[in-house]
Amino acid sequence: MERSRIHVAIRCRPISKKETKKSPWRVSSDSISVRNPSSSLSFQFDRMFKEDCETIQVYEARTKEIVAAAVRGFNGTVFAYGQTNSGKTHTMRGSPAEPGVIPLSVSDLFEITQQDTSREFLLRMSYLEIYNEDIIDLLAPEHHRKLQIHENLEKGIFVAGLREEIVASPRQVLEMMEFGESHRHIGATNMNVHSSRSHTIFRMVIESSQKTQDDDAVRVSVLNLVDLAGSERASKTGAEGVRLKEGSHINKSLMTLGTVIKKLSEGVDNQGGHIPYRDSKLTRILQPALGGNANTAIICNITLAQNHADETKSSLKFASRALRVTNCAHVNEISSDVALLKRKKKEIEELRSKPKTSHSDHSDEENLNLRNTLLKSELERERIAMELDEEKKAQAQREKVLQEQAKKIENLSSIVLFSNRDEKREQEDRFKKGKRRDTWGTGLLSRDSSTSEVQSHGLSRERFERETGPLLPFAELVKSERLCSISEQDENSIDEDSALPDPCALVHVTRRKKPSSIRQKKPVMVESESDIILRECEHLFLQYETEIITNQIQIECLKARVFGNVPRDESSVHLRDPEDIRLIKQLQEKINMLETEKSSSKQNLDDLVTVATEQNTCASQKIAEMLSDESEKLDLTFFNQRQRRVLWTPEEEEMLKVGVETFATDPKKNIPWKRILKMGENVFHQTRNPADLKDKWRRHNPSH
Ligand SMILES: Nc1ncnc2c1ncn2[C@@H]1O[C@H](COP(=O)(O)OP(=O)(O)OP(=O)(O)O)[C@@H](O)[C@H]1O
Repeated sequence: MERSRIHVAIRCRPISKKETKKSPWRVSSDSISVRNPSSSLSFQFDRMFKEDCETIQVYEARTKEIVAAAVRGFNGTVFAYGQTNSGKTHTMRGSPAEPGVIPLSVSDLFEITQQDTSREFLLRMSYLEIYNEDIIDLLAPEHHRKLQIHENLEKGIFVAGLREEIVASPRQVLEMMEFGESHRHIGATNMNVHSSRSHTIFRMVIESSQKTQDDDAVRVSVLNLVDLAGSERASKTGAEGVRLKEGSHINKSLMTLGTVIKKLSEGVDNQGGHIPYRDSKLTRILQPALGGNANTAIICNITLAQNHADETKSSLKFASRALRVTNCAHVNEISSDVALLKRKKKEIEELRSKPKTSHSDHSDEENLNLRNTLLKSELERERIAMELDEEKKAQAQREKVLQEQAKKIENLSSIVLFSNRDEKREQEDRFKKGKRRDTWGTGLLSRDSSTSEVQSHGLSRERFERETGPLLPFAELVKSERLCSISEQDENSIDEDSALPDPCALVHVTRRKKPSSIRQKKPVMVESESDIILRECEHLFLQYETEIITNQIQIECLKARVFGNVPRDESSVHLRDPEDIRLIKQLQEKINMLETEKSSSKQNLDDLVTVATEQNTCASQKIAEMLSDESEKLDLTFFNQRQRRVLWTPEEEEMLKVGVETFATDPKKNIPWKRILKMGENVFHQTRNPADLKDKWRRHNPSH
């Protein structure tokens, strides 16, 4: 294990003679300070590269060593840091006239591996960019998908589904890199016409194993060459709209990088062991390079121009903190099957053992293509497995929500029943007290009455529709914005229902089923029926939902079975497992059928609710009409009786006795209640009080 400090070099980009004259900075071989004698601002680094230096010098200062160590099995990371237009891309990528750190590293990498005859090597490359905090595969732009970072014991931190290309020559790498470059996000700002709008990570994975010995340990190391986007000030770059958004993402992730470096420079122990690597994709991917298992070098690009003195100062502060960060690099040797080289060794050996023909070059190319195809199919399989895994997790989550909903429905059902019982009791109490009589009438009632009911009960149409409207799924019920805007009166009713499992959901459900103002006048029977229908429908929907979920789970299981552990792409699956595919299709059709049934049931329920509401409305009106008719009629009867006689006949007295008793107990006993009622009503109209009514009756029946 090698304990080493992050190597930090500063590279100054060329500026005009006029700017040089005005520059506030003085530069020596390894330090930079402010010219002003009164200022003590001075920084010391591993190396300082003046404006006239060449990239090869910067490369040889440290990166060359890191590349050589990567071949020996040590991870390595080199990144260019600095404000926009300071020369990062020029340093890392360079130009045909002056190749950058990346082409120089690639060239060295192949040269060193070819010189080492004792080991065999397998090199692969990948190229990604982090644009607005999304990871994009520059070698597979056609996928248009955002990649995710994962971590496991075997592979450590890795970007799942990132295309890796096995490469056999520097030319091949540079071609692939050019391809990736053409998809990179670059835009013009006031400071740089070709400004990088994303961080790019060029990665080489180097696997090697001993050629001769039986030692099957494989060394796997990673070399990251990173071209960061530059920190920028919107006032200077003139960034607006998309550029501004990009700029803010760039600055945010660079700030996280700065924080990580600062915390590491202060010591991990001082941070309670917590370093915020996860705060940005950049720091998460570069985590091993920052205080971990890697040799790391930072090339900090600056400009000595006076008008950028503040930005330069801030870059120098970052670089000087990085100087205090130490890493622990060690050779990465593994004996598990994770190493591609190990898994492919047999295949490579087979290909090698083939007799060399005159077309040896051609067979080498074929060999490489074969390996690449295998690698691609493995990566694709890995990606699909990961996606399935995520889908399974989401499925489990959905199931959990469904179970919670089922519980809620159950609770609600029991509460609705309970509330019905309460209501019946209330009605009976009211009846006992004789405040009013409840009668209910059935029959065909006009649908048009709904409008008048809505108006007569002072309900707005919107609220009426909400309360009597179609059944919403529970997730929507709970989240429904409309619930959040319930009136104060509604809030009170929520309080009343606070003992329920989910007050919001309950308020909605109870309201939808039973509009409060209608409920007061609604006969018990009608209301209970509609409640039962609603409950049954809710249960029916739940059953449908559960069946759909079960089917989906079955599909997932089948998919997992189909893709299995053997690497193969989907097209081969179609060919090999038509039975499974047919089953999946059948299940899919069943799901569609259930969905259709569900929506038609929903429609039926809506219709039922509408009809029930209309019936309630009409029943209320009928009751009101009957009451007024009857009272008029009774008044007349009373008048006639007063005219004809003053005292009750014994028969009438007996009936009155029975009638009053009935009045005080159960209005629905099977007795000639119309007659009793007439007499009872007459007394009632005289006294307007049931207690008085009883007194009066007692006066007529002193023996009782
Ligand atoms: N050392 C150098 N020698 C010659 N030209 C340079 C040097 N450094 C930078 N330049 C030139 O300056 C311009 C800006 O450089 P470059 O694009 O590399 O900056 P950058 O830091 O990558 O900017 P951004 O962060 O906006 O992408 C380019 O035209 C580049 O050729």
